[in-house]
Amino acid sequence: MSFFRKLKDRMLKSSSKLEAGLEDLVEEGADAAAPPAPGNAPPAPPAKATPPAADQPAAAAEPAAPSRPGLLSRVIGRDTAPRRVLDDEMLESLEDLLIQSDMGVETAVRVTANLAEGRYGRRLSVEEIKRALADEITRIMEPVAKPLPLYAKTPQVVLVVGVNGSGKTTTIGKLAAQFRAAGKQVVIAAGDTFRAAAVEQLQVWGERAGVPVMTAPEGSDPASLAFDALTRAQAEGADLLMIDTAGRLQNRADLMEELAKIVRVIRKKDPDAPHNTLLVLDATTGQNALSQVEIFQKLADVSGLVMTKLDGTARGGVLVALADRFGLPIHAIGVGEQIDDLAPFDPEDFARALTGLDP
Ligand SMILES: Nc1nc2c(ncn2[C@@H]2O[C@H](COP(=O)(O)OP(=O)(O)OP(=O)(O)O)[C@@H](O)[C@H]2O)c(=O)[nH]1
Repeated sequence: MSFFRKLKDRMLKSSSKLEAGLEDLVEEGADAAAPPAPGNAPPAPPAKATPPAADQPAAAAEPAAPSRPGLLSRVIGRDTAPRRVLDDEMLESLEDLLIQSDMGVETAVRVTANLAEGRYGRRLSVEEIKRALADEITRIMEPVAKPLPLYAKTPQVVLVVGVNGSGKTTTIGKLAAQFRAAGKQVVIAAGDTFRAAAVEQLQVWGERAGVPVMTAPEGSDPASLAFDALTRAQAEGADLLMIDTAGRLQNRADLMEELAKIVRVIRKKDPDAPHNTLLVLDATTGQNALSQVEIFQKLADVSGLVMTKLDGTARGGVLVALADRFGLPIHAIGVGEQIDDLAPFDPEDFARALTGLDP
């Protein structure tokens, strides 16, 4: 199965919600007068009240989706698809639909405003709207799609943060397996020393990935474990050290101190460590993921994101909101519970899967 097909299948909940909404919208307001008269698209009036943000290049430069289907489309009968005029009412409904997919108000407004550029007043089919939406989403996501950078200097220390249950353990296991497969030597430190279950879970993932997991007695200082783990990683010439951390937000001051102490202590061994601080977010929490980014940016120097559980949620739009609002690199996405269910983040594939477009 191609990767795009897998992503699309896994993101079915998000895409089918958006697709169904679009179909309803277009059908509701479809012009009964059947297919558009060739070359009959009304001239575009001035764009909708909400202008595109100044820092966003206007979508007007993009070639607009043709309102008149080409020969091939006519042969396969696509010209019978219902169409709806892209007017203020339609744009408002579109905005609502995007907000429902967890794209957030600001991003939804920007996306629809850009979509209206050069298309306002034209009669569009569901497929044309999907393509235009996918283009807009790709444009927002492209600047943040960056794999975890690998540095020449080793061991590279990756601190992994995020609330409990967000998928930190699973993500560390999946990443470790990928780095191992790429010939890297990896060490994992089970830094959530207060939860025996979390440590055990990480050991299971370490075994699966074929990577050693360093643990410390329950309740011991995570910073001291991190120090020992870095000492070992240096001694063994490891390429990567991934440090799991606690995610208890109930006592934010304690967590901040715990993370700060880990950083202080590992810097005694390597003043540049940690080289990456990965924040793991759970897509099923929707808009809550946005506040988690804000909180963790205060607790730690977050350098990139991994979004988990994009399978099985209709809230995939939150990733667009994250990209639009914070511009933090998105390194990978989790699309399942298995070891190979962590994918590099490809903005175009993601946008097509989210909007339900076929390859
Ligand atoms: N469907 C799906 N489930 C996932 C994904 N990533 C993680 N999970 C599941 O989410 C649950 C929590 O994942 P963990 O990796 O244990 O999360 P954690 O952040 O380490 O949580 P604690 O161990 O409580 O600190 C587990 O049941 C995982 O199998 C994903 O991409 N898709």
